Parts: sequence; structure tokens; C-alpha cells
Amino acid sequence: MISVSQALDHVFSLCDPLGAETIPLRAGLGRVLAKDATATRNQPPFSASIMDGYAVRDADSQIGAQFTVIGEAAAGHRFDGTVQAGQAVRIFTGAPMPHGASRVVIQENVTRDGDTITQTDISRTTNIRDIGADFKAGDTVQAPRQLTPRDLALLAAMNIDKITVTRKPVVALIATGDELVMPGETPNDAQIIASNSFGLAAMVEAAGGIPRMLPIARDTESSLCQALSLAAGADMIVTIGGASVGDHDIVGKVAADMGLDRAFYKVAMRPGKPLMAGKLNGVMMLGLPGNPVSSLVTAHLFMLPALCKMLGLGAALTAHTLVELTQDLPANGPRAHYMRAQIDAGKVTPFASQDSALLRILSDANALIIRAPNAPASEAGDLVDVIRL
Ligand SMILES: Nc1nc2c(c(=O)[nH]1)N[C@H]1C(S)=C(S)[C@@H](COP(=O)(O)OP(=O)(O)OC[C@H]3O[C@@H](n4cnc5c(N)ncnc54)[C@H](O)[C@@H]3O)O[C@H]1N2
Ligand code: MOO
Repeated sequence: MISVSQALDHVFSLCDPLGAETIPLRAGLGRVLAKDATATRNQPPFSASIMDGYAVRDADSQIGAQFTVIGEAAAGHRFDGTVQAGQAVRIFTGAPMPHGASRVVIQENVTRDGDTITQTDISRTTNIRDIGADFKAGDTVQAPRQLTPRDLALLAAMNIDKITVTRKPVVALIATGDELVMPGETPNDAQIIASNSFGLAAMVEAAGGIPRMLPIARDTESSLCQALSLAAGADMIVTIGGASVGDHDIVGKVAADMGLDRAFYKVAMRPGKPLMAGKLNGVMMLGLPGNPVSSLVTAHLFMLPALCKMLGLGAALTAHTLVELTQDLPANGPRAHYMRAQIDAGKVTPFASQDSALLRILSDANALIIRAPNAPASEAGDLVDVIRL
């Protein structure tokens, strides 16, 4: 059995960044920028008032000063003249500063009588935003970057309407097992509902990929062979179940018969020991264990980092943080243990049952405590490594 980090090295060597495509900015949420995007304009494109008030010469501004209002500047409407000594232009937030003016006296700091204003107070700043204060022409949003709503607003302001992003990885998901039926179907008395593919499909989508949920493969070589053939064209194949050592666990054999170049089978981890990975006819394949928690935890630890690499985000490891433990933990065995746990008020508590079939507990968990192989006992108050879910 290999370690988790050895398995991850293999997984990264099985996948490469995908090609790029150009899409409308509007479709950019969650996509990974593949080429730097460059601003073609300054923002703001002119020095602008940041308040509603009166634009004057800074040198004239003092308490008691009087000005004659000679015109108006509003957002989208420039005042074309030049402000001279003793003159003011009525101005609104976002309007271009008129020539000659170098301060905006906010309207709360003046009294007005016809076209004459008298300054009653003075603010510490000039209330002007300089040209290019946000960004300048030529500034870039650098690739690679997974785009957030905030990034999309920035790119829009840069007047970028199309972006070049990494193609979305297509992930074929194949559940295996005679016992499985789809949600909504009527199981017989020996069947259960195929749940793992629903969690996995959502994980793929949330990571920026496209899940392709294939029909459930039955526990026969021909059915599995057919399902694997349907995966043609995918960027990654993920099988679920049939990975262990039972008579009906045929994924390894069938994939090998179809040409799987296996990188590893079995990882020193709990849950997830019977994990398998390799390349099937040039396509990365992950064989996940069938137990629901095992499949979702191994997907979190191996499928997601592989998708990130395919998306051009590099071979990054899942983020860990140190969190204080609320209770003692016994020494760990020889396999890394990823314990379902809950972080509350900054402290982490493992669930009493760590059975790898219990989805309710996984659903309630918001973290995995990582216990290294053969880790000594920990005590309440110790800091432990945690992955937030
Ligand atoms: N003699 C041994 N038996 C087992 C070992 C072992 O080392 N020696 N390993 C155990 C471990 S650890 C795991 S994990 C499981 C994994 O087995 P498989 O990957 O072969 O999974 P299955 O047998 O097909 O299923 C296990 C369990 O999960 C349910 N399942 C399967 N697919 C789905 C699905 N898509 N949605 C919901 N539930 C699913 C299935 O019905 C079984 O209950 O093997 C242990 N055995
Ligand atoms: O490793 Mo299995 O994944 O314990 O349940």
C-alpha cells in the first residue's frame, strides 16, 4: 500500500492542463482564466468627484469663502468650461472634474443663495478620485485564476467582453453494482439507492467541470465494459464501487482487460483503502471505493486536485488548517485517518461513529480531521490538521 502523498503524486502525473476556449464574460463565473486579460482603458477614465457638492479651486477653499455657481457637471455629463478664481460648478458623484477645479466642497458644507454659495466647513480631503485610481490601461488580471463574481465586475469595468478560459473537464461517472437503482425508482428488497454519483456530480460541477452520469453498470464484465465504452470522449473516468477484493468487485479486472495502465491500487488511508488510479486508453481513470463516505472523501482528496490541475490551476494540495480539538483521540493505526468532524466556534469535534457508510454524518460534517499514519494519541486542546469541507 502506498501513502496518500505518493498516491497524489501519481494522480498529478496522470493528468495535464486542458486546452483553452473563448467565451462571453457573462459565462465566466467559476471558469479559470487561461490568458491574462488586459485593460484597454483607465478607470476612472478622468479625475472624478467622489461626492455631491461644488467643484472649486482648492486654493480658494476656506470657511467663509464665496463662489458664483457657473454651471453643472453630472455623471455622464462633463462641464466644458474652466473654473476660475471665485467660481464653482455644481457637481455630482461620478462626474468628471471640470478644468481648473481641484476640490469638491460637499453640499453639506455650503449655504446657497441663488447662484452664490458660501462655504461653512472644510473637509480633510479634496473629494476627487484620480484618473486610473482603480486600474490603468495595460493593467492585467493574471491567468490562471478561477473567476469570482468580483473578478467579473473588474473585467467588465476593464471593457473586456470575451475571456479565454480553460475548457471544462468532462468527467464520466460510472456507478457499479447490482444492488443500485436511481433515486425515484422502486428498489427490490436487496437493493439500495445509488447516491454516490449525485454527490460526485455536484463536486465536479462545483469544481468547474462537467459531470456525465452514465448508466449504472451491473456486476458483469459485459455491463461494466459497456459503461466504460460509453465514457469515450471524457477527460476523466471515475468508477464507483467494485474496487475491493470480493468476487463481484470486477472494476480492476475489466479495466485491465480494456487496457488500463494502472498507477496504483490501495492507499494507506481510512476511509478509501481500495482506491485505484491509472490511464485507460490515454484517459485518467480513478476507481473509487463504493462505500458512500469513502467515495466522497477520496474524490475530495484526489479527484478535486486532479480537476484543478486539468483546469490549469497547478498541482495544488487540498488546503489544511490547524484547529483546536475538543476531546482526546487515541493513537492512530497504520493508515492515515480522515475523520468526519464538526468545527463549531473555532474548535473541532470528531463524530463518535466513523463508519464509512454513514452519509448523514458526512452531511452534518463540515471538516475532516487528518490523523497521520501511526500518529500518537492527541488530547483535548491540541491543534490538529483539518480539511474544511
Ligand atoms: N475482505 C475485505 N473486504 C473489504 C475490504 C477489504 O480490504 N477486505 N475493504 C473494505 C473497504 S475499506 C471498502 S471501502 C469497501 C469498498 O468496496 P468496493 O469499492 O468494492 O465497493 P462495493 O463493494 O461495490 O460497495 C461497498 C458498499 O457501498 C455501497 N455502494 C456502492 N456503490 C454505491 C453507490 N453508487 N451509491 C451508494 N452506495 C453504493 C454498496 O452497496 C456497498 O454497501 O470494501 C470493504 N470490503
Ligand atoms: O477504506 Mo473503506 O473506504 O474503510 O470504508
